[in-house]
Amino acid sequence: MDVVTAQEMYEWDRVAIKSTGLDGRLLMENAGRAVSSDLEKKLGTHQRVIILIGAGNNGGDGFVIARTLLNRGYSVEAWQIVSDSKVEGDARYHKEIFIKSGYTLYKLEKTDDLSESLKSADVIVDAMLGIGVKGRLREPVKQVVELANEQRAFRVAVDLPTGVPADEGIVEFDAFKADYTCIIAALKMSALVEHTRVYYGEWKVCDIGLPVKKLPSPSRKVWQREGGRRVLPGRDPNSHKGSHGKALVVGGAAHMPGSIAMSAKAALRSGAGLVTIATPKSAMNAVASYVQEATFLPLAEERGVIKDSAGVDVSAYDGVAIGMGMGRGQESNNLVSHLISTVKAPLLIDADALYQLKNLVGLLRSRTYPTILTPHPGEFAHLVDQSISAIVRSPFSYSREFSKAYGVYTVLKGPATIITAPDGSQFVDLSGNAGLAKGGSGDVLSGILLAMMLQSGSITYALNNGCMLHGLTAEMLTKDAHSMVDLLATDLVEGLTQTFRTFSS
Ligand SMILES: NC(=O)C1=CN([C@@H]2O[C@H](COP(=O)(O)OP(=O)(O)OC[C@H]3O[C@@H](n4cnc5c(N)ncnc54)[C@H](O)[C@@H]3O)[C@@H](O)[C@H]2O)[C@@H](O)CC1
Ligand SMILES: Nc1ncnc2c1ncn2[C@@H]1O[C@H](COP(=O)(O)OP(=O)(O)O)[C@@H](O)[C@H]1O
Ligand SMILES: [K+]
Repeated sequence: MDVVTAQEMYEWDRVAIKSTGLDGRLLMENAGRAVSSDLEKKLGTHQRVIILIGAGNNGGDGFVIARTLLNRGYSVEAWQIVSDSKVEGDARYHKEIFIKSGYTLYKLEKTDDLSESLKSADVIVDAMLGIGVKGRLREPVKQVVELANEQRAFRVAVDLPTGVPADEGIVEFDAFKADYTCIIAALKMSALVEHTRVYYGEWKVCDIGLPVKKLPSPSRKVWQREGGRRVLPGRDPNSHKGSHGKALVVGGAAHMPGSIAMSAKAALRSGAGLVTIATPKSAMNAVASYVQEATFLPLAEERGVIKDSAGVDVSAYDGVAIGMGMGRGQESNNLVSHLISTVKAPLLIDADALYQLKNLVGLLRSRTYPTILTPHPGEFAHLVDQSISAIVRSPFSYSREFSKAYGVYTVLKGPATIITAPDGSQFVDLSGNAGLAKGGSGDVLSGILLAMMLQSGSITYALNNGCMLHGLTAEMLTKDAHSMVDLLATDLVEGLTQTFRTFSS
């Protein structure tokens, strides 16, 4: 499933029409019909539906939806909220078909009349503005949106809720608050961005018959479960522990043994053949009691945290993860710099090592093996010297820019986790829920990602699937055994058993 900006969507439209001769009016008919069929699944036959129709092509979709639902016997009032002169082009064509089909078109003259009608509506369909919105809403749209938002009716948006920008980064807007959005042809970026996604409610993408082979790729997709399952690494019957990779996890401190222990165990549960834990000696006992299957590489320490460990030998491993529970002292900075320069295998940098990375970032370009960064927005903001809110508003562009500039994979975590490859291509993983919003979930994720990389030929697939397995485990556990309140990171580690049993079979 592609994720597009407004500009990319207009380009798709242009290419579709130019390359195949498809008529824009036919696409509008397809869009209106697809939305109508989807909407029918939610509509009772006696429910009163009000469709609010604007000036542009989104309004054109509204005319098709109104006609289609009326043809199918539903109780529908179609309201054109702008003056007649504003309805032009394809929208006007469909307006004429609507009227010639014998249906009544209500026009917004007095707001009170619309207000009365809205009060008795069960469903309000917003076909006022789509991807063409520019700036804050102007009248009369603004007032109609306010009125619609006050009603108790179920609110459905066509393509995107009126007023919400299709792209990331825009924070000043007023918008229709949808319970459900039927998105046309391709997922718009704002449906995945924190400050805009709430306006969409639940959503679904409706196919309108665009010629998929001809459309330029935005190199930005949602990672789908079925596709993920197909590229999940299997277990060869003749394999031995060495075939599944030797992992090294580096981190931990006497006062923070949990993080590294959970990463290591998550890596083992996710199929790593051998896991070695490099941690200060004083943390070893606590870590070993949780992960009996791991071996240890004791690190020199001072007062429970890593001391000078720049000589540590990392040549024997197929993948390394560093940072979990490591602490932020200068000595660990030396260790991060040492690993960036010497690990000749995929290197995953998380948590405290990300903090250390800020003054080492220039070293990343010299790596010839894959480097993977797994920041949450706070860690990423620190790394790129931006505010957290700037990152959260524009996660796609910040992570694309960073990955391309430094030649790294960036896994920017959140409810929609964005995985960016060094060439800038992006996948979004939508699995998981707020049960994961608790300390330790990220440590488990690092372990899973490390193990997946050892077993997969493609770093991108490994990261996408690792994020998905992590999120699916939270979903599965909060369905059957836990609540989102009580779920712990250690539950995730154990829950991986069930995820692998059901998902990878
Ligand atoms: N392949 C496609 O992309 C298709 C797109 N279709 C629809 O077409 C829509 C895009 O159509 P348009 O480009 O006409 O854009 P819109 O329908 O979003 O509307 C643009 C109109 O809104 C007005 N407007 C913009 N900002 C405003 C503001 N802040 N306050 C008040 N009015 C404002 C403009 O003056 C213009 O008249 C999509 O969202 C989708 O619903 C469908 O018809 C089918 C095909
Ligand atoms: N509300 C949420 N919905 C879905 N996933 C979430 C949510 N909150 C957190 N997560 C996921 O949980 C993990 C948290 O990682 P992180 O913030 O690094 O935690 P920690 O460092 O405490 O272990 C990430 O994978 C993130 O995507
Ligand atoms: K809309």
